[in-house]
Amino acid sequence: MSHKRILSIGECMVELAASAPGTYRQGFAGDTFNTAWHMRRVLPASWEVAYLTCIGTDPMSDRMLAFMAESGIATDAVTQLPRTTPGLYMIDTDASGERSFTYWRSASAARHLADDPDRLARATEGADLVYVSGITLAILSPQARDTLLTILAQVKATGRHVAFDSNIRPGLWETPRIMRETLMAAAAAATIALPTWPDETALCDDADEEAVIARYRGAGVAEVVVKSGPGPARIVSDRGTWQVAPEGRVAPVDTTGAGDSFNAAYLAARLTGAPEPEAARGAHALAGKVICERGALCAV
Ligand SMILES: O=C(O)C(=O)C[C@H](O)[C@H](O)CO
Repeated sequence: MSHKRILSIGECMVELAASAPGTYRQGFAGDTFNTAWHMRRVLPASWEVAYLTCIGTDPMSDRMLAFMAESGIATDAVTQLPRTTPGLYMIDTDASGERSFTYWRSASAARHLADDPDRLARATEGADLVYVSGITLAILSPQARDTLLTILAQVKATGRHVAFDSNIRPGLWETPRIMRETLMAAAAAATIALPTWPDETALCDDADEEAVIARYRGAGVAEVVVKSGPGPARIVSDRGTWQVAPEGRVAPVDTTGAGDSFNAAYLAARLTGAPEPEAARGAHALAGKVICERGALCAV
């Protein structure tokens, strides 16, 4: 199997996941990082999985960088910026395992990840697939958003993949209109979109999953996968239409990272030649394991 490079772009934060009342386990996580981390674990070793972000030069940033490298993720596109620190988020879960987040990320180093167009262009040059999320775009300045969107469009125009999860976080955006316009501009630059129902209703008044698919396909996305928690994933590509339900039901302890790990397994399977429904079955299986553990990553 030939060597390929995957480049995921976004923010990795310090994660605090509640393990008992008042006790938190510290890890490192962030949606695009979670996908890269899980992809690294499921892809052949000959494939490179790289992460592009900015972190600080503080001890926590050093530990984050070491964690990435120990996990087998290529860190050549991680820049350490003096006088900045990483973002932090805390996970709380309810009795059904549904998670909620509190963030301290408004001045995180990652907000500068797309400030330098040359750096972005160099890092994406050799990538067979570039992965970004709505969170990646939400944390950037308007100018940096344009830089990133231009580069994603170039990746698509040169016949390579851009995978995009809108991962909607209304609180990170200036206005609902800016959120909608930016996310649909990212969709137009994508070859594979992995949105989540019903989260998409915060973006557009889509009546159902079919409407979400139609909107992304209308924006020019060839392969659209709509995740729906424990419900069936709906997939439409130029090869067909499928609905794939998870096999069996699990009782989640923490739903953090379900969508990110689904994306990782789905993309890894598709890139290594699996057809869409098989990729979705593997994706459900990995997400099902992740939600049985606390935190976004699950070393299974
Ligand atoms: O919400 C975010 O910005 C995060 O990246 C935190 C979590 O790791 C992520 O949302 C899980 O999908």
